[in-house]
Amino acid sequence: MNRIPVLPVLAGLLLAYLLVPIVAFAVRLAGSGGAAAAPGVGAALVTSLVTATIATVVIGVLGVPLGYLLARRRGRVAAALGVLVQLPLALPPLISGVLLVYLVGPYAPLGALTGGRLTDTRIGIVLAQVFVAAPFLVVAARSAFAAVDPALTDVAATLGHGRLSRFVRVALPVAGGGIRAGLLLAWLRAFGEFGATVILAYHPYTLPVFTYVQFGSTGLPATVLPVAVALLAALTVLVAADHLRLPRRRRQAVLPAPVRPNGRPGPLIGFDLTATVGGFGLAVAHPPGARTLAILGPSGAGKSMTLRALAGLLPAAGRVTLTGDGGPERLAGLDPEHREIGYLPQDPALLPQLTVWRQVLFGVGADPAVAAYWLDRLGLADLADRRPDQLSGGQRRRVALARALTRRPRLLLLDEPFAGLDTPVRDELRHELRALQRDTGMATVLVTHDPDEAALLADEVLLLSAGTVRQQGRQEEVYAHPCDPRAARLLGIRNLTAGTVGPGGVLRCGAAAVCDTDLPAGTDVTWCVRPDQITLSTMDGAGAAGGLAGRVVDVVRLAAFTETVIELPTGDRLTATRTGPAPEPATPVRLAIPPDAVTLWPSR
Ligand SMILES: Nc1ncnc2c1ncn2[C@@H]1O[C@H](COP(=O)(O)OP(=O)(O)OP(=O)(O)O)[C@@H](O)[C@H]1O
Repeated sequence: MNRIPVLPVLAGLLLAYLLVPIVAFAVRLAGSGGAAAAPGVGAALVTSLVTATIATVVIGVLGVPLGYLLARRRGRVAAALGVLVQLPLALPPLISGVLLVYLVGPYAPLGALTGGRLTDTRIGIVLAQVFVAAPFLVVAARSAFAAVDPALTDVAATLGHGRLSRFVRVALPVAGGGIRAGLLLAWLRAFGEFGATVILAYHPYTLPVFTYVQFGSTGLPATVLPVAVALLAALTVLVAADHLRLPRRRRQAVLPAPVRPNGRPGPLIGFDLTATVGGFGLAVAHPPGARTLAILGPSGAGKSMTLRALAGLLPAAGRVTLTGDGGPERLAGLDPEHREIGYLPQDPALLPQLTVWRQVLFGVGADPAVAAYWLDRLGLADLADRRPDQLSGGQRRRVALARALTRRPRLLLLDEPFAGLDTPVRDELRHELRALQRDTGMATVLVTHDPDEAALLADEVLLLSAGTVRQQGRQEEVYAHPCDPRAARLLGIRNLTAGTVGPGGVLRCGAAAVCDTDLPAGTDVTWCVRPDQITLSTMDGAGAAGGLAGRVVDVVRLAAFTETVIELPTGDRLTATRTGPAPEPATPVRLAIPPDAVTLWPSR
């Protein structure tokens, strides 16, 4: 059985309904050998073209900011205004005209004040058109602005752009397509407006009013010419709007000679912040101690929120203190554009319409010679003329890094900068960043899920859990002495095993003693031992006596070493790493664990 192509049929039906009357009219017009003369049609056309264009300019100038604010504001008032602004769409235009008469009619205060010039004039026509057509632009602009990634404006703020500049240079270009569509709709609606106009400004005739008058006085034949003129004008505008695009400048970037920015060692980072977002409370404090800090924590712990609060992108109480050569400086209350803090969100947030070269120059006061230096240093000089959609993920992140560095921030905030990249690119970028930290003394706060990344890129570590600090301090201290099993898990420490202290304070695993403790018998504990501290021996080999008995359940041969997973008689599993050959799966083995390599935490 032949399937009916449902979608084309449905689409075709509507298309036919929309086009058939127009085509039928054109055929009839051609068959009748032309239209009867209609004196005054030219003046009516001019009136419609001029007033619709003025109305569209007014709607654009006022409606684009309104759409922007409605898209960005949250809360009931904004939601209510968003609904109310669409009301003129729902009203019959005649009623809109009556409402306008109450406002600007000759006997209304505004009308009287202007000597009745707001009705039965071109101004009156424009007023009617604006009222009826504005919602088309506002609704389109609001949806276009709502679709702009907030990370773009956030990053622009940290690059020194104030509110107006963020609107003009970020939101407007990104939402440009939707706004253009809204303006076109508004123009067409204004050009075709009849109901409100006929009430508010019957004279001078617009094309719709002229057509109505012709129809009323002489009947259908006298409407042929105005209808033909209206169709032609609307079609011309539609075609022109479809083809008219502002020419894109395609000049190749000419990079100046790179100049290495003068290194200035970054400040020590300290903060004490509290914030609440949507019921989630953040209370995080860190004393100034180092230039590089890594924030680790489970998903939803508040890591990104902490970075945003540091950048000034989130209303937060408390203080941020950067302690440089000139002593401590408090940033609380400063807008993000004045903090000189670079911010790389999880998404690189590149502006889609700008080439790589324009991206790195986007920061306020960006020095082209310094921008050229970072492009060169980060291996991007050959990509200067590409747009973001022509770059790989790793290249996009490099561009975001070069853009932030070109402004010479005092502190760079990086939110999982290498997530989602493949291992070689991630390793390359991590080492690039480490080299930058070393070469420039740059201060960084890095959010990561990866304990190895934190160890590589930070002198201090802060473990965050449910919006509060679980543990913090020098990286080697925290890694060596996690405060509890959850902290240990966050640090990627393996072999966490539950146990109970036996008589004499001895921690046992099954029958075998693991270590002595000074805890009372019966205390439940979690203990762990680093995989590289476990020595394995086969049951029949040397050193087979003593230790814990177990059975190999898996052997993972990695490039540098082998991981052997051993199951103990208790059902617990431990992983041991070694560089030499490893026993095969199912082999019975013994594990020697040095007592002083055991860390344990009594259960609370
Ligand atoms: N705009 C918001 N409205 C309501 N809740 C929010 C908002 N932004 C974040 N949250 C909540 O705040 C908490 C902290 O979010 P945050 O993005 O800081 O987590 P995170 O630690 O960075 O997590 P991940 O590692 O998954 O990125 C989460 O529970 C999140 O759901």
